[in-house]
Amino acid sequence: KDFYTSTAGLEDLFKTELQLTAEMQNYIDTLSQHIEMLQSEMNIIHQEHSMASNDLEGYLSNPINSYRLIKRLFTDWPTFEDTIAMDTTRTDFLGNFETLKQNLSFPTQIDMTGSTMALVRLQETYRLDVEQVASGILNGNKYGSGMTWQDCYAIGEYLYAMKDYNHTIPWFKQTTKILQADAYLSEMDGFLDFMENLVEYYRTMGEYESALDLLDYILERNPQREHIREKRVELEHKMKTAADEVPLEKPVIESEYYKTREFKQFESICRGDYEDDFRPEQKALFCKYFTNNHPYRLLQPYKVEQLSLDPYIIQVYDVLTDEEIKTVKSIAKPHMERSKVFNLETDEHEDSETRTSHTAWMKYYADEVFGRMLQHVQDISGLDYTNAEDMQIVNYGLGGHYGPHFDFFTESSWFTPEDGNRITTAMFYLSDVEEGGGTGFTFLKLLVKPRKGSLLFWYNLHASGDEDYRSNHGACPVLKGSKWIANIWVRERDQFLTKPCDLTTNHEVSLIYKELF
Ligand SMILES: O=C(O)CCC(=O)C(=O)O
Ligand SMILES: [Fe+2]
Repeated sequence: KDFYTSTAGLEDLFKTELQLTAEMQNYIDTLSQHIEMLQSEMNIIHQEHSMASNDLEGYLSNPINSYRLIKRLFTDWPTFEDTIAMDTTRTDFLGNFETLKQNLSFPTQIDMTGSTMALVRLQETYRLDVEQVASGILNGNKYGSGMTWQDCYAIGEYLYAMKDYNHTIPWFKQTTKILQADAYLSEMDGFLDFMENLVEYYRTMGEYESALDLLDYILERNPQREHIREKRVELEHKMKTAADEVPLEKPVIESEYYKTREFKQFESICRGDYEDDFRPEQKALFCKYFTNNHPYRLLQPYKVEQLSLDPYIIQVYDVLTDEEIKTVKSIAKPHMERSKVFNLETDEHEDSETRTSHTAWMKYYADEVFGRMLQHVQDISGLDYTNAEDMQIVNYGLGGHYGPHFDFFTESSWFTPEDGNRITTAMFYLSDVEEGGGTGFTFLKLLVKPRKGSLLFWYNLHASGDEDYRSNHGACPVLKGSKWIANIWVRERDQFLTKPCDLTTNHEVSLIYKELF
């Protein structure tokens, strides 16, 4: 099990740390008592010594004093030493920790790697400034405490190992910055050696200017380091010749992940780059109260906002109450597992960094609230949801996201002709998200904001039943907050009465998007 991909998982880890700190506090308290006791013993001896130091001979001429000196050395000191040697507190507490740990959750290397990638993803998608992130600031708001130099260095090292040099450099720079600003740390023995080590990294990455700056800094701090002077000359030479020969080219390798045009377009939508753009078709869009001719909706019509007419996308507000959402989450929580993505090459469902979240599939009879949700979707869409797929509940954790994709199956072998493909997606937002975490439609330049209790509904297929490639969409990384959604998919074939397919093929409009990538 991994923890970083869901907020529920992270809560487990938080509990772990709570228990560990409680036990550690016990240990510290016991140690403090122990130390206090030793200190008071020592204080008594110190007092004795200061009395003696005025007139040692006189002091020792007092038989009581000499007796006590002997007694101290003969019996007290061995006792002091014994307490150190036995230090039962230590072994006891190590044992306690062992027992505690057996029942607690601990993150693994997967969590470490995944959470680093999540941070980098946030940094990339939202163009965050490393210095701000490191000081605990997200989009101009300060959340909690900042990162230590070790945190920044660990991220840098990890990215370096991935050869993602573009992202490595700012984290290393931040590491240096924190260290240099810390009077205590920058006076430590290994400090300049550590800086030298960073110089080597910079050189390898072709980040010569930073390497040079750092060498100067080291020399300023310690002019005695002859080899640094040599290194500096060597580096300057290298920079010159490199500049003379070919334009200085950094061996920067962009990681696979960020490469595709689709992804770049998606990220730009997540950042809100198009939010102020006016889409011409917006003129035709409405907000309306909608009953779909259901008698019991006359009193409480749905609040529908049209987001796009072709393809058809609407957001319906206040469909679920907070109480209902609470029920859904609590029932789904124990069933949540890492979300999978189908890998064409291995023919298997696998964990993937393009989809970091936890998922549970729920039956509609699991609770009446699930049935009600299905009924809402049916009433709003007018489609037949009798054979809908099980409901999928999703929770996104740290930087959680789902890269751009289609909800319809792109291979006809993945669904039976009796079922048909996924004609629509009905997605309930089960939470607000403080920052980020929108649903982005890659080609429509549309970013939908999660609103707790609302339903986002759209068509994945043309009226002809052909795939509508304009429906490409994804979940933007959650920058702050926790995101929960519930998906209901229904297939094409059940709709032959409610929505018979259009015999005219009209999928040409969307085919261009298929060829784009
Ligand atoms: O979470 C979102 O906003 C989108 C999720 C999604 O596209 C999916 O689960 O298929
Ligand atoms: Fe989707």
